Amino acid sequence: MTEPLLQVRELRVVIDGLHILHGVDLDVAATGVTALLGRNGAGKTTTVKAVMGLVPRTGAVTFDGADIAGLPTHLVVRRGIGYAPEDRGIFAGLSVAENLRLAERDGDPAYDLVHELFPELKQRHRQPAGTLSGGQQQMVAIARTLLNGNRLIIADEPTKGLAPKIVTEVADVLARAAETVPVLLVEQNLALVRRVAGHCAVLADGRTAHQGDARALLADEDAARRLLGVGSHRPDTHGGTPR
Ligand SMILES: Nc1ncnc2c1ncn2[C@@H]1O[C@H](COP(=O)(O)OP(=O)(O)OP(=O)(O)O)[C@@H](O)[C@H]1O
Repeated sequence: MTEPLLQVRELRVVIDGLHILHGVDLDVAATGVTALLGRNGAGKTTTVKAVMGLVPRTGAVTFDGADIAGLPTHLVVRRGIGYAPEDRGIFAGLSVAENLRLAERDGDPAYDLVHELFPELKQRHRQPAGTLSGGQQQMVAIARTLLNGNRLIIADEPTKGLAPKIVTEVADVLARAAETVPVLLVEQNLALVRRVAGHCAVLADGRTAHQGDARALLADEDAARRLLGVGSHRPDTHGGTPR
């Protein structure tokens, strides 16, 4: 990997006396999709929340060469990191256009980019977001992070709870977004990871267990089983305990 855009070293998180992260290292590539993998409870969501300053953390976090480890969330956001959380955070009763408008952060939102990547959102701008498919809702969640000139998008399990056909739609959404802005993707759907990710990091018990090329890892049956708890040959295999 050339110089990573986001570099995390020895990240530790303690919440209510519980040690949740014990030393996470993570390099996020400056282009394309980097996947953050690991079984249920490995610490993936906590890692991205720690990067965003949403939980107390120690360790080093460098974004585009600048130290952001001590910054409060609003300043991390202002540096240009957009976060699409696990539940998508869509306002179901508001239209697509209203959901996007609420995400505008400055005077020059990038609607041209959003509509170029996701023309469907323009066509459906009046539709209540709650009536969209899971894949279209994910499109709205990602579009919101693209509106504000972000330099990195973090998407936390965008395919969670979605049907296999919709997972394919989401893969397409992520691939399209990553052509413009690098993406850190927390994901358990290994078929999706194989399709879109370049670099990957695997967490186990709050630590980094592996970093490297995502496809090489998934092609290595023994390593995939050891690190992710699954064989990787089945196209729709999920890493981690089945939900
Ligand atoms: N606020 C909290 N208080 C107590 N324990 C927590 C808290 N947040 C996370 N944990 C615990 O820390 C561990 C890591 O959780 P985290 O959500 O980061 O894992 P994950 O890899 O994202 O898992 P999943 O794939 O299930 O979303 C889990 O055992 C979880 O129960």
